[in-house]
Parts: sequence; C-alpha cells; structure tokens
Amino acid sequence: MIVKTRPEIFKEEHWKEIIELTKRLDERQSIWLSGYLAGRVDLQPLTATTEAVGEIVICHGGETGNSKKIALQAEQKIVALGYQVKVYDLAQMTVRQFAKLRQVIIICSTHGDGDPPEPVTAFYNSLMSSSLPLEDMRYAVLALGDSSYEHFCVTGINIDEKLKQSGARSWLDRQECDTDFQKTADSWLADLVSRLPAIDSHDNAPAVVVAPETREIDRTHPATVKVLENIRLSSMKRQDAIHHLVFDLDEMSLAATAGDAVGIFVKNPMDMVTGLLQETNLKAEQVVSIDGASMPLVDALRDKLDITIPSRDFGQLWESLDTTGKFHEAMGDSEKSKKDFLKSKPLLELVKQFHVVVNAQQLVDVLRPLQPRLYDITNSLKQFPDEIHVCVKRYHYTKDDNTYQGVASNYIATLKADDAVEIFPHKHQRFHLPEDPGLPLILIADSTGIAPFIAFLQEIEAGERVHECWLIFSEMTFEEDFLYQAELIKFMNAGVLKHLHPVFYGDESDNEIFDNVVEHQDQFKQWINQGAHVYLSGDKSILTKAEDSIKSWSKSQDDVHWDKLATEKRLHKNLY
Ligand SMILES: Cc1cc2nc3c(=O)[nH]c(=O)nc-3n(C[C@H](O)[C@H](O)[C@H](O)COP(=O)(O)O)c2cc1C
Repeated sequence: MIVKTRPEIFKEEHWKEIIELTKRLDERQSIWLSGYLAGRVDLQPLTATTEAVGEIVICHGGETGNSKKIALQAEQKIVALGYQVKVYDLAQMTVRQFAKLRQVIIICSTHGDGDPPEPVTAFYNSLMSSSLPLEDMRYAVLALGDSSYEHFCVTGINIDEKLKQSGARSWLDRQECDTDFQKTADSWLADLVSRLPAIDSHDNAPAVVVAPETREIDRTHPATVKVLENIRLSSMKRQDAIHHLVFDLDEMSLAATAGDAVGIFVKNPMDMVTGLLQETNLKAEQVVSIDGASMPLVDALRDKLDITIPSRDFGQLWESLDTTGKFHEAMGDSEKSKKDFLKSKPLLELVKQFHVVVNAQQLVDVLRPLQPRLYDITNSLKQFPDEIHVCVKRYHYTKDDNTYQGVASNYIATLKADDAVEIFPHKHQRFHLPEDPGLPLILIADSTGIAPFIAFLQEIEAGERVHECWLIFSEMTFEEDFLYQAELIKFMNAGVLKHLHPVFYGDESDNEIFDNVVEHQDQFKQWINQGAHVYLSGDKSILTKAEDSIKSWSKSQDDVHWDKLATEKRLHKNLY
C-alpha cells in the first residue's frame, strides 16, 4: 500500500524525498528497508514525551456486560497500537490495589436508582470514603447509563470527581454514554488513544512502576510491613475475639503460596515490662547486651526477651539469689518438681512473690529470646499480591484462678492502622493445594482454622484451578461467630465453593463436624472415591475428635476408605 497523502509528522521536503526514494526501490529492497527502519526504531526509541507509557490498565464495572464489552474493545485497540494492557473487573479490586495504578481507563455503568453496579458496590463505597492520594495516576472515565433515569451516569461521574479530588489527572474529559453507547464510546476511545503517552520501545519489557524488593525475606531478615486494616470478625462479647489483619507488602515479594504461614515478631505488653522493672528495682535505661548488641533494658524486655515463661536458667538464678531459701523450698529438689513449679506461674508472678537483688545483665541472660509467632496466611497472593492477611484469635489462659492474656495474639489483635511489624514467610510442608488442579477438596475447619481455606478459595477464584470445594466450618454461634460469612457467600455465588456446611455448636450443642459428614455421607463417599483431598485445620482437640469419629465410622462402611487418604497423601492437617 502506498500512502499518498503526507502524514503530519513529515515536512513537505522530507515527504517528497521519501516518495522519490521509495519509487526507485524494487520489492526486495522495500522489504529490507522496512525491516531496517523498524530495527532503527527499536535501537533508538521514540521519546516524544517525557512520560514513559508503562502499562495501561482498563477497569470495567457493570451488571449486564456493556462496560466489559467496551473494555475488551478498548483493550484490542490499545494493544494493537503496541501498548501493554491489563483488563480488570472493578468488582475484584480493592481500592488499595486501584490506588497503585498509574495509567487507568475506567468504564463503569450506573444501576438501580443512581447506584453503582451491584458487584462494584464494595469497591465504589470504599473508593468514595478513601483518602488515598492519587497524584501519580493518569486516567480517563467512560460512564455508561440511560438518560431516562433521573441520575444519569452518576456512578461514572462520581468516580471521575473523586479521582480528580484525590489528585489524579485525566487525559481527556469524562464521556457519558446513553443506551446507544457504541458510537459515542468509539469516538471517545479514538480521542483517548491519541492522548496516550507515546510508546517507548522499552515498554515492551514488563512494566514495573517501582522495583520490587529483591532481597530474600526470611526469619533472620524479616520484612517491615505496615498494618492497613484490623477488623474484628467475631462478637464484641467474646473474650477471645477474632481479628482479621491486613499488612501492606508495598511491592516486596514474599515467597509464600496458599497454605503457608507468616512469622510475626511480637512485643511484650508495656505494663508487664514496667511491672518487671518495678519488682526487680531495675532502671529502664540501663544498658544490657544481647548477642553482642547493646540496648536499654526496657527495649530488651519489650522487644527481645520472653518475660512470660520462666526458664530453667531463671529458676537456677533465682534459687541462687534468694537468700531466704524460700524459692528453693517452693521448687523442691527433683528435676520434675522444679519443672512443674516453673510451669505453674508466669514469670512476673514469681518475681513478685520472691524478691531478690538481681542486676540487669544477670536478668536478661536467663530470659529466652522472644519467639516470632506463626499465623496462617488468609489471602491468596495471586489475588492480593501486595498484601498479607492473617486471622488471629485473642488467647487467654488461667493459672491459679487468675486469667492472663496471651502475649502474641493480644499484641497482634491490638495493632492499629499504620503500625509497623516485622514478618517473614514460613512454608507449611504438607498443607498446599494438590498438584492436580481438578480434584475435589473437602475442607474442614474449626474457628480460625478457616484462614488457609480462604486463601485456597481465593487462589481457585483467581483461575487455573477448577477444584470442587466443600467447606465444613465449626464455630460457636451463627449470629456472632460466622467468620468470613460475606466472603463465603461470594464464593458460593461464584461457584468456587460448592457446598458450605457451618456447624454452630453454641446454637445446637449436639451438632458436631462428624454429624455433618454422616448427614451428607453419600456425597462424602463419592468425593473421597473420586480422589478428593481432605484438609483439617484449626483446634487440635476438636478436629482430632472429628477425625477419629469419621475414621471409626468409615470402618463400618464398605464403600469408603479413610485410611487410604493418608497413604495416598490426600489427608492434610494443620492443627494447633
Ligand atoms: C435495573 C437498571 C437500573 C438502571 N439504573 C440506571 C440509573 O439510575 N442511571 C443511569 O444512568 N442508568 C441506569 N441504568 C442503565 C445502565 O447503566 C445501562 O444499561 C448500561 O449500559 C449498563 O451497562 P453494564 O452492562 O455495564 O452494567 C439502569 C439499568 C438497569 C437494567
């Protein structure tokens, strides 16, 4: 094809020279020259604008498919021009993910009576109430609607206004489309593509806005992450309240897959630290040394040392320092009595009861290091690559009629947005999704044991896997303890979860996990015989009891072989 009219980018005299030259070329020479010129462009990228094009993300939100249809048309058109494009459904996005985008096209309709499309409601509401700055975002909004409605295109209008208020800059004015949207959308898109930044050949490499942290994150080199959210999932009345926390990975990458855990470094509560300083008459600022590092005693007691469980070394030291002999008397002479005595009370209680003169270094030398605690990751990194979610139950225990709070769970459950914590990934050896992406899964959880199953279900929702999933979940009451109820219903509606059988033993004390299996035994047997993998996660005593009951029941059945599950590595346990 010969282009006859002069493209705007050429001056008149250059255009004449090109035409003259190309007239003299034969077919082979023309082909060679076109390749040569293309190669030159590769070597010397056009940098007509200072803004690198990066990746363009098209987000659509709708109910009846129109927005998605235009989004896919836009994708085709923009990809054909050589840009890198990703298409996302706003219903699957969080505002935090959205806020990280740099170049975004939003195509969104209005429904109800001026409402956002139903699947987009959560995203829309959280965007409208968000205060995230969007100064680095360039965008364009196409709003779909129907002018016979009072609130024409109001969702797209509000999104556009909100982005503007948050500092984002639009490439061109918002376009509102009526029911005959195609023509308007086409011309808006044509206008939009002419305003996109020029393509730089470097953009053929995968676009990364900020280089992800590449160093290995492990227990000795943990990542410092910020808390984005801390949501209480269970009832207010419950002493062992359950919290869902979201940590921001902020472009770091954690080597973890669904089923893995994170280790979290925790701190001792300050009232325990000051109690210990007072009872030992030691000064907070006194410098001590731990593994060669010097620090004030107060920091060592809060961040580095276990001040809950009295160690054997602590027992020996207190015995030697207690001039009254009462500590020795209380511990007894045998190894066993000493062990039992040290286990019987928290360290602070012993220090209160047996006052001794101790120096700061002596004290820290007999305290064990404060261990990080492991929590199952509750999200799939495929769906939320920039976040780590955990589900934490506040733990308390009783000794000598006194109730004490568990240090780690209470520390984590009281973290606030923006607090920083150190985390690292921890592999669970035998608690991952099966290699075969099509086998059915029977997921049995008690309470927070549901955490890795949410990650599994998100992983399946993210694509590539087609497991049929059945979740049996036990908790106290339907009203107050149905953890992740909204998410589970969403998984049911999306077909990710095929069966959901909650067991609320607080509502019906005679209802147990095992009863549920027997009630649906035909289905259970069929799935097991089809090669299902069975996962048990959560409270050790509840799930061991459930497993024992299923095991002995299966022995009385000819057509189900529970024992084979273990030998075929189809039984996975995560019990604590
Ligand atoms: C039940 C219903 C309610 C609607 N309400 C509104 C409205 O309040 N305002 C508006 O501008 N358009 C409204 N619309 C029109 C849609 O926004 C329009 O059909 C659009 O093209 C749908 O795009 P979607 O398939 O991406 O959702 C409504 C459509 C339906 C079916």
